[in-house]
Amino acid sequence: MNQMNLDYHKPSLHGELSIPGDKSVSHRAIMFGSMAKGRTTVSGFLLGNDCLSTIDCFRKLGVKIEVEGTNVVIESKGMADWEEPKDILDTGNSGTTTRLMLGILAGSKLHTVLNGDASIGKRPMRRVIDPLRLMGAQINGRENGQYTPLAIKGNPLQAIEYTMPVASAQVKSAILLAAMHARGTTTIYEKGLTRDHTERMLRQFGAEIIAENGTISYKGGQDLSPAHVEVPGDISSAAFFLVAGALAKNSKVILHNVGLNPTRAGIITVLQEMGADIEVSNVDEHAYEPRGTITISTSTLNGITISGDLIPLLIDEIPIIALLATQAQGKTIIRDAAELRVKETDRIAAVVSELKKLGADIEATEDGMIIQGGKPLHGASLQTYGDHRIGMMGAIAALITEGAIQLDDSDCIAVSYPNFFEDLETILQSR
Ligand SMILES: O=C(O)C1=C[C@@H](OP(=O)(O)O)[C@@H](O)[C@H](O)C1
Ligand SMILES: C=C(OP(=O)(O)O)C(=O)O
Repeated sequence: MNQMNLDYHKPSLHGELSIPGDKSVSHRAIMFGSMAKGRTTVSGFLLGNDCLSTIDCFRKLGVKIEVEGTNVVIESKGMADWEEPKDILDTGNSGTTTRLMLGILAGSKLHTVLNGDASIGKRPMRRVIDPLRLMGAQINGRENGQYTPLAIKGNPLQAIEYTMPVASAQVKSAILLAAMHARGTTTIYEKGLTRDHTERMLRQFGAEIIAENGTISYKGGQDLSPAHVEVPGDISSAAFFLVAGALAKNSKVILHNVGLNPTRAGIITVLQEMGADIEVSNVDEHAYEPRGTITISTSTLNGITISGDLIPLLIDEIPIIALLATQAQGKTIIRDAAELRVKETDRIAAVVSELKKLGADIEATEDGMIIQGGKPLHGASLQTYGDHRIGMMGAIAALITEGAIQLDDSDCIAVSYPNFFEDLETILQSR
């Protein structure tokens, strides 16, 4: 537990940052590189604790993974030659690792046990295990497989046709990863468009996948070819500095290497609709994951409604968007976001309780929150609930509060952004 006192005296922010690797893409690069026979190389890898948990799991399966700075080399004999691990696979705090590993391991030849930390132990797993069981997977765990620890007995799988009950890229990805080793063609009907990194990476590793208007089809039994993955910067990490740049006085911040995959870019739409001074430039559309530069300056903002199909495109950004909304003129309504209740913590309850401590006018609803903007915020002692995104929301709030903010535990931030405070220092120092 690392307590922090953040006393910034309302600074202005200036400078440029290169945003560290995307967490979702980094996980998948390790997974696909471990499944493909041969040598896969990754650059721009995120050294966040969640992605390190994924590396640790595959090393326990006998895959050779070398990390040097943000470059990773994976040498795999292919999934058929993975070793049965002697110990549990520890997924740490990572929902993505836990759920996607279930899809991969269900179709392996191995007996494995997955377990994570206390937060993982509360997150729902049946959403993944139900469709995997329909494919023939043998997975057991607490409350009939709802919670970790989960034991997986690898088994031959059958393709399914599946209509998703939730808009979740983790569920979709787990099914696709199982579909790779299933007999026949699996078809998934999405509930709403969700991040498509798995689909893009399947193509990057030489597989064929059809994805059109929320229907995804994948034929089992295709071999993967090893590849080189250049991980773009994580727009979910950039989001904290986008909001910082918009809210801090007399500021201009330039963020390079930001992933601009349209299934992740909802925060840009929100900033534009709220009237932010934001510009997207140098877009590399040809990269398999598009990326570019975002410039943001101090902005006058108006409240908006954020709901429906936009929600999955910015689901992890809602805590920091809530802080943004506290400084907009008028009301911001966030709805259709009940998924926030089953993240690292209940993010609706956590955001509302912590922003209230700073003096914000914010109320929780069942599936979102209502924020009456325009109230100045003051310092307070905040709880992170061990949730990286709540921790970073608190740290960015400290840039605009009258008085200091104390964070009870800043260690959790290393889950997705280990250099967060160094990067913040860079734009503070070049004032
Ligand atoms: O597939 C992924 O990499 C992720 C999907 C999202 O979760 P859900 O699929 O539960 O919405 C997101 O919140 C998480 O941070 C990463
Ligand atoms: C929800 C998140 O991640 P995960 O589901 O992988 O724990 C997140 O990074 O905000």
